[in-house]
Formats: sequence, structure tokens, C-alpha cells
Amino acid sequence: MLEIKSVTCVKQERCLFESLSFALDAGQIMQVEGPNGAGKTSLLRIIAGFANADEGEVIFQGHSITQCYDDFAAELLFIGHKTGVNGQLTAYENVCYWLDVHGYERATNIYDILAKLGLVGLEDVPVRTLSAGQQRRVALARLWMNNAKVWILDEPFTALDKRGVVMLQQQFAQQLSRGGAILLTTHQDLTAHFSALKKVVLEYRH
Ligand SMILES: Nc1ncnc2c1ncn2[C@@H]1O[C@H](COP(=O)(O)OP(=O)(O)OP(=O)(O)O)[C@@H](O)[C@H]1O
Repeated sequence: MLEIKSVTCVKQERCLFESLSFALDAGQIMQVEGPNGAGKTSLLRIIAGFANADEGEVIFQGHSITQCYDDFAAELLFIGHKTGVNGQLTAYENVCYWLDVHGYERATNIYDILAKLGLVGLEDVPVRTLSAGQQRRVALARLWMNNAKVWILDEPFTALDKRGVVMLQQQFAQQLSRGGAILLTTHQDLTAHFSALKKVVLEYRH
């Protein structure tokens, strides 16, 4: 589904990674690992098409994403390490805004999904008044209301408590079982939960 071909990234005259190649198929989950500053976020941003690689290309369903970006974007859900929620809006409004911007139908069960995410009674207060973990849950609600083929997630477990971690892992399993793919960074050990977990390990290069 997704092929990373000989991708190189240089930042501030430091080569973060060079000629990196790997593939991610339908139903697969891949974890990008490495120390702080190794280039994990930079790699995810290149694959999502938000930044250009210094060399190499990203192929989605046989075509370079530079040539089929609209098709790729329609099948991509990216959640960065910042939550990306608007603190002035409520959880409900954030979700509606996100659905509208991406052209998804407003699901009738938005409140049910927010409840499932442990946000009962908090749906209609400004998100800035929520805790870090609750704000993360609002951001992650998108994973319960889309059918994008590719999820790219930068540190999605940040600030989640143990129940939140389990719930998110269960949602990952759903995505994989319907033939979706997941590429993520996390410091969680996912090996025990996803036996077929693939890994890309970035070293810190000086
Ligand atoms: N826009 C930018 N301009 C200049 N340098 C950048 C930019 N973005 C990232 N860098 C540099 O690239 C390096 C890798 O950053 P990146 O955020 O990709 O690392 P990371 O592996 O995700 O780190 P962490 O685990 O701390 O999140 C860092 O040294 C950073 O300073």
C-alpha cells in the first residue's frame, strides 16, 4: 500500500537518515523507533507529504504521492504529537469541525463515541479546560469515525492512562482487521499486543 524508497533527510546540516526504504501493506502496523532527535517525526512528516525528502520518494498504491497527493490525502489520517485540537472549542465542536473539514458525514453517534472515550459530561466544555489525557482523547476520537486506509500517528499514547492505552490498542486492531495500515512512533512496547508488528529503527546520527 505504502512504499518508502531510498528516502534521505538532512536537517541543519545533519543527515537524520539516508536511503531509507521499507514498505507497509494493508493490515500491517509499523513502529518507528529511535532516541530523541533521531528523526522519527521528520520521517512521518515526509511520508505524510507535509515535508519534502532530500532524496527518494513515497509511493502510495503504485504512484508517487507527489503525483497523486489528493488520492493519498483522502486515504490518510495523520495525528501529530501535538493534539491539534482547538482549545476554545468543545470536544463535540472539535469533532464536528474535523468531520466537516475532511468531508465526512457528521456521525449521529458523536456523543456515544466521546462517551466511549471517557468524556461523559465533558463534551460541551472548552477543550482547554480538560486534562492533557482528556485532550488527547478528544484528538484520538477521529480514529473512531473515519475509514482512512493509512493512519500515521506521532506519539498517540502520550498522556493516556492505562485504560486509554488499552482502548487505543483495541482501535488499532480494528483498523488492521479492516485492512487498514498504521505507521506510528511510540515509546510503548507494542510487541506483545501485535505479533506481526514491523519496526523501523532510526539511530541518532551525528
Ligand atoms: N523544521 C526544522 N528545522 C530545522 N531542524 C529541524 C526541523 N524539524 C526538526 N529538526 C531537527 O531534526 C532533528 C530530528 O527531529 P525530529 O523531531 O524528527 O526527531 P524525533 O526523533 O521525532 O525526536 P523526539 O523523540 O524528541 O520527538 C532534530 O535535531 C531537530 O532539531
